[in-house]
Amino acid sequence: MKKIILLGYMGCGKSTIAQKLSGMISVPYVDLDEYIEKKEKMSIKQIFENHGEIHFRKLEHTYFLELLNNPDENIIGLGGGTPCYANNHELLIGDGVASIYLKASIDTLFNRLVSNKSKRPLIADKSEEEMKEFIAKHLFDRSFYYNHAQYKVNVDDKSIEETVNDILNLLA
Ligand SMILES: Nc1ncnc2c1ncn2[C@@H]1O[C@H](COP(=O)(O)OP(=O)(O)O)[C@@H](O)[C@H]1O
Ligand SMILES: O=C(O)C1=C[C@@H](OP(=O)(O)O)[C@@H](O)[C@H](O)C1
Ligand SMILES: [Mg+2]
Repeated sequence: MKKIILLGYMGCGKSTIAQKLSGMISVPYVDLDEYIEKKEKMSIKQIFENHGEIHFRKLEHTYFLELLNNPDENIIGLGGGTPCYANNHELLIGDGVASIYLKASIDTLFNRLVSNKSKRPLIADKSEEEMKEFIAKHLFDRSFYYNHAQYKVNVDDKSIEETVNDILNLLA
């Protein structure tokens, strides 16, 4: 498999799992957010603040295509919104691509994001109460796109190792 793509809502574990899976199967990983930050020499937060979300979505699409068109074998951890803009969901299916939706409940996402929101512009300024409501609505809107993935792995109550094992089993 040339490209293993991990997708799902903010906090589902895309970046963490991509890195761990990479170590397990000795396939390099690229985190799309980190790739954008390196290419643009700016943090995601700065891109949102200085240029706005629409500009970020354009960059996200351009760099996602760039990674897909690179012939190397790798694991790509997307940003939470990547499949939901610019018809990126259509790129989740194709020759040499395995796309995996890391599916998490609202409670799991909330618990992981509550202490981890400062680098995520969409939730950085929200109170705990606002966040729960936001995640619930936003996840509902985005699920349509996430469900275009070829595979789905439930991550609730699983350790990083358990999720990686589930991925290895479905790719075997
Ligand atoms: N079982 C787990 N699997 C993945 N991430 C976990 C798990 N338990 C806690 N986390 C934490 O959840 C947070 C969000 O993970 P991250 O990989 O940044 O998600 P994403 O890239 O999908 O937004 C991280 O701080 C990570 O350490
Ligand atoms: O869900 C989103 O729209 C976003 C998710 C973030 O990535 P993570 O899902 O890795 O937090 C990052 O791309 C940006 O803050 C926007
Ligand atoms: Mg991430």
